[in-house]
Amino acid sequence: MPNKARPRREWSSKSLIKVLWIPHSAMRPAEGDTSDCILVVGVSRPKLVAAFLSIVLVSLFLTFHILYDSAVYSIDAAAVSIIDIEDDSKNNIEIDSTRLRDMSSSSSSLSSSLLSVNELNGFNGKLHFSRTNRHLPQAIIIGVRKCGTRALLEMLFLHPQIQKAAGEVHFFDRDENYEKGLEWYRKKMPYSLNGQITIEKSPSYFVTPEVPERIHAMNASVKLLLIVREPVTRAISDYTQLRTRAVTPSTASSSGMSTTMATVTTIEDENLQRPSQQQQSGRTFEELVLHSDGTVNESYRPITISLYHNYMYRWLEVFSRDQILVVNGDQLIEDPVPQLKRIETFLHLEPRIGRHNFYFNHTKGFYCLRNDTADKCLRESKGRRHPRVSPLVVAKLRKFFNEHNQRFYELVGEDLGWPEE
Ligand SMILES: Nc1ncnc2c1ncn2[C@@H]1O[C@H](COP(=O)(O)OS(=O)(=O)O)[C@@H](OP(=O)(O)O)[C@H]1O
Repeated sequence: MPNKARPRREWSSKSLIKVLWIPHSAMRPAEGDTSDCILVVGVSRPKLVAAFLSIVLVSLFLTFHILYDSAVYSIDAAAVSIIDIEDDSKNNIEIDSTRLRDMSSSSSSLSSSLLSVNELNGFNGKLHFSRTNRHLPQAIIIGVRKCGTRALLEMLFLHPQIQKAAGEVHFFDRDENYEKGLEWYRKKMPYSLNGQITIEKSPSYFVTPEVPERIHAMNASVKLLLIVREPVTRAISDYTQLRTRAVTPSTASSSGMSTTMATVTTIEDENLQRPSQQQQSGRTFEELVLHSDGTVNESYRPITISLYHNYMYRWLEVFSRDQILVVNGDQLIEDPVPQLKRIETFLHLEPRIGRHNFYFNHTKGFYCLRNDTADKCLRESKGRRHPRVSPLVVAKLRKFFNEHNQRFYELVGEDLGWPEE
């Protein structure tokens, strides 16, 4: 190294690395034999200043970003807390921490967007979310009314990758809601994490003519769940609800869940329907379903809705068959797990729901739900005692429905095995 390099100042002469200020003019490459040279890395003072400033700027940017992110998440969390409180007043819960904890420990595909367990535990019932948002539903329970739509939704909600909308949204079947646009609909959805599936249920979608096209316009690849029940039992269930409604003033409580974990009651708008004049007059099921000449009264709503094929063909004109899963509502009552396993496969969910999630409640006569923290049963308005219906009328109705059921089986390509008389 040429000794023209005169040091102006030495900062750390005792350390391994020496910092010397050398005039730029003294710097020149070594020539010839370089065996006794030392390596000198020269950085000009302006470059040093530029490097220093860059480091300061990057640090400032990162600090700002972290602060901004935590501020946004806190606002999100506050919003969700407010929503939870509002929904609680309607007795609904959108997200619970157990569900988030479950998810964070289970699904690798979700882990990137999840908050840590510690973050969750750090709150006394208040949730802080990382990367949650409201999404349009990727799956919809489209009906049928009184076939177990609520039970199905609550059971699916046991799955950590499912989020459910509170109540019934009635976006596609009510013009006044549909006119409010998709953004209104999206805001009715719960907060969900990336990788979770949002589901809503509105049983009247199935019977409303405009709905298939409207849902298709929102998402042509949406998955649809149609839960059906033996048509005569469904008609009796419908009648029972309308009759209960007729004798109970409009303040009557609704359906949902009775639970030790949290109240998950939702007002099923269907329950708030004004019963028809016919119904209010307190006539029996037999009187309502049969004309005086003994023929079946097809225009009596509980009968009309049980004619599934009359609605199903419209859905199949718009959606491909493999987008619609027909769930057997009678089997969901008898033994929910096999039906739920079919749905997990249909929705490409990890198999998570099992027998451990249910226990049979002998008082209620139905399965109730169980998760890590609590047990919960559907409310009294689900699983009502049906009136005794004359076996002759039941047999007559079954015979009447037989032909219609065959048409439904043909449309869906499945035989649901409903009794023929
Ligand atoms: N586990 C469990 N607990 C209680 N009830 C259960 C359950 N699984 C299915 N069901 C059946 O759900 C029927 C109500 O159906 P929906 O929820 O679709 O009714 S509604 O259209 O939303 O009003 C309801 O009909 P009814 O028995 O006539 O009350 C139940 O039979």
